[in-house]
Amino acid sequence: MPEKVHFKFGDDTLTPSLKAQQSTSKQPPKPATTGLTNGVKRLRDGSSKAEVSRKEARTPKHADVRGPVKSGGSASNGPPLRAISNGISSKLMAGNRLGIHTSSAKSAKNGAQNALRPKGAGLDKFGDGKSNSSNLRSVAARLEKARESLPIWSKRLDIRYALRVNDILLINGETGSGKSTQVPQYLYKEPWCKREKVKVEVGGKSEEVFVGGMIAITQPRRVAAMTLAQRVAREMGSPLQKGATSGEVGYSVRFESVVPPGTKIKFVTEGMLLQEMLHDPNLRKYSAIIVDEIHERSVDVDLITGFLRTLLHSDKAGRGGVPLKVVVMSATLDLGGIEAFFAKPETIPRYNPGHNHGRVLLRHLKGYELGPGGPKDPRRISEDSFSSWEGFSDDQEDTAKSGSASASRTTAARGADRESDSDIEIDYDNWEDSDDEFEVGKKKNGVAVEYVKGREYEVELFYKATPQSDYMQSMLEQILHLHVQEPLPGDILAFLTGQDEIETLQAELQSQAEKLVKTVPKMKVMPLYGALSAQAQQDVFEKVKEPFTRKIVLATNIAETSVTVSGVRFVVDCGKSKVKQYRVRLGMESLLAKPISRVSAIQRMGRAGREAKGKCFRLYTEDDYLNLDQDELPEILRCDVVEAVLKMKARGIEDVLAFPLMDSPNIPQMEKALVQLHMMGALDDAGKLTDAGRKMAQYPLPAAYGRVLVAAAEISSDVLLDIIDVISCLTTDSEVFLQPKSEEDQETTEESRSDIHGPQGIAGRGGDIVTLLTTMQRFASEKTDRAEWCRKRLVSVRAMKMAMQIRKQLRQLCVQQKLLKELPPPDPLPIGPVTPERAEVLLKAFLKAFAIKTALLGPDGNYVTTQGRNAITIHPSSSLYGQKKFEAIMFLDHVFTAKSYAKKVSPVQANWIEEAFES
Ligand SMILES: Nc1ncnc2c1ncn2[C@@H]1O[C@H](COP(=O)(O)OP(=O)(O)OP(=O)(O)O)[C@@H](O)[C@H]1O
Repeated sequence: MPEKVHFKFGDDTLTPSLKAQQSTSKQPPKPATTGLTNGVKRLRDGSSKAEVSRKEARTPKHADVRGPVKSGGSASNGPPLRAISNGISSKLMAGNRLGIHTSSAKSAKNGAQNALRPKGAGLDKFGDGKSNSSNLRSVAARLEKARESLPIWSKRLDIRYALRVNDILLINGETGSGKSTQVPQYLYKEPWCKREKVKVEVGGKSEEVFVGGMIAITQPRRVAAMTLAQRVAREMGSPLQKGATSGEVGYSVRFESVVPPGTKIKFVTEGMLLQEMLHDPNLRKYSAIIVDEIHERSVDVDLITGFLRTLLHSDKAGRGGVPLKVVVMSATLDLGGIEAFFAKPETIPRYNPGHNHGRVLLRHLKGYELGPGGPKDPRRISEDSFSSWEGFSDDQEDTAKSGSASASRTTAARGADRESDSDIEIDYDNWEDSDDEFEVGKKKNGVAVEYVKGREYEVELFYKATPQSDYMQSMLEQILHLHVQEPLPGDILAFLTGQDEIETLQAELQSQAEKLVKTVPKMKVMPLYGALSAQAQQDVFEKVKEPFTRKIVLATNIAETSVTVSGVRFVVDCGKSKVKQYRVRLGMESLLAKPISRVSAIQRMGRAGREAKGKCFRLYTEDDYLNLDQDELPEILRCDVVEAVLKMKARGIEDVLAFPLMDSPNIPQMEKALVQLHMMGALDDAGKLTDAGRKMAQYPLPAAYGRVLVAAAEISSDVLLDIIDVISCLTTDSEVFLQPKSEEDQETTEESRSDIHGPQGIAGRGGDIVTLLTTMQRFASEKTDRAEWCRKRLVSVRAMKMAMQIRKQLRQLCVQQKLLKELPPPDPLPIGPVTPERAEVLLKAFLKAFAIKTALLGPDGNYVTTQGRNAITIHPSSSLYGQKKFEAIMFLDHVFTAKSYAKKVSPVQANWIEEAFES
């Protein structure tokens, strides 16, 4: 069971100033953007392509500054990795040569914890505190030059033009070429990006509604949405603060929405947009949706593209006929499959429903192997990015060969031969009158494609000479080597697999930092992972203020795409990440550390060289890299699809098996999800969404938790409030209970947690569910020092703070949904121990959704799952670990490491499970 709350409700509404901008009549989109007079391409705003070219001539050409990516080190860059790997340990011990004292090695635990502590509440969105308009303008003016030097700058006319004559544009541009920050800025003033009043049919009646005026740009993660919004706001000289009375840029992520009146560009997480789509299937607020970093292929992005495709190919009656523009972008995905997906029916390339992944992959491999330098030539990685520039689907090639012009081929060739483009003469002044000219760039299949070649700064690439058995040790050595050898400025961004590894390495590095001699810069080690507070994440993106100090960021793949971490010039990539995987046989999801894909490796490399030349150190061999999978299996093919199916149903998709997905899970998996939703009462016997199902889909929760809420509401409001408390703790990003480090700590912790576990121990034998309930109740009632209360019990303050936010949100939603009559009185509320009777009621409510996640005690004293009959062991993190055995257990989570573990475990009775299955 994923523990994430995916979305936030109560998004911004249309704002007064936007209303003021509305035009009363619907303007049909102007077909022609540009024209050529005397060989000069001219935009309708009057700027000519020649002017742009002159400007470009003054700007350094990216091709001139870009150099080949090297696979080995050079003397001037310090010894190559192969040398480091052999010699660094002894060099570290030698101390003096690398500038490290070898005498004291104090634990850096305290330092690590300090670094994790959030600093103060409010975010200064501009870092430098500048927020008045003249300061904002001067910041924007300062950034103008940087914007003009981005590779994508020379493509801005093509991008605007492509979208004036087509509704869909795919952009493949290298990491750092400027896609995420620039494309929305090129588009928000386009004539089609206006708020319009139109007539639509609602329930047989004609109604006037507003459509358009804003561009949404999706990001896979909140940190990217927030930092990009801040960057774009700076570039546009627009304020981005809570309470700002106007602004052109906003963002909307879980628990935080900053969308000032007048917002034209809104960065959103994929989950947020999907939730908006449930309420507003026609996306009336928007003129365009930009789907960024599509290569990550989360379930949410796959659903979004499916809904967008349906909307694009519909008559748009729900938008009063106003087209929605869609831009899809990535640095590391061949866009052929996506072009096929969005292409108008009956055009080329043809969409093969639900089967794009393998096809795209095949084309990549082909492009790579046939490249000029061959598969081993590392320049292929930088110069051509990941895309096969000449790559087309087999369909298209066939078509081209058979004489029917392939529009994609034209566009791609145009992208690659950008400069020769300017020779085409088109009479712009007479553009609209000329049907022939109008056809230029207008794609028969409706999908325009642009390729942005080049990145601004070179990234040198280094591989290990031999495979590394211990990546943590390798990483430590590599970071220390870089820190000691490379002059400032130049921060380091290292990619690890997860929070535990990050905290371990952080402690190690901080311990080493104490041994550094004075001539070596100080180290500022900063973690970056999803469960960190927003403020702690934000701090990582700020420039280091301390003098003579190097920032070392230890990150999960949260920093892999979209983000620019200021100051970073060196990337160290361990080559692994933790991936959620659905194990069909077990019917459960597990989080496994696995080798990354080539796409991820390229994205990680792309985090260096964004502000200056950079270097990327891969802690694996070049052969290992070449043996990596080209890209990751889309999440929808490896995860439980229950939520996805529920979202489709809630959006009115009757036949989910026929819903247009780029890649469809296999039929048995979809059917299993349907059966599961039926068992939960979300679907009736005819497969239609029930009332309970509709409510479940409205909650920003995994479907099963939504079901538990609905079940609790049927019992009483008191039970519902208890269940909200538990679910709030279950859906934080990090664990509520921290693990004792030693046996001694274990004993002390047991003692200090006695109030949580209650007089009968383990929260009245209610297991983890009741333990979480008492934890939340006691935390919320704590009047003096909540942080101290947590510290004593080894409870995570960060997790509890987030749980309190979720609790507030869920309570409000329950009132909105009429599951609760009113909000309960503020804390502290009177609390008492949870009685066994109360525990039974709560556990039975959970069984409504989790009966399939139960296990019975076998005669040999081991638990065996009721579904699939697999052996399962209680995980050490559970309060039931090492306790007496019960006849049956229910578990909310599951992890597969050395063996199959049940997490979040509670004792239940076998007959309760039977009842739950029968009900
Ligand atoms: N927060 C920031 N601070 C400083 N510079 C930034 C920031 N965000 C972007 N930039 C600059 O703008 C450039 C383009 O960034 P942008 O995110 O638009 O590129 P991109 O093509 O979308 O890259 P990617 O595919 O890696 O997301 C970066 O290389 C960097 O130089």
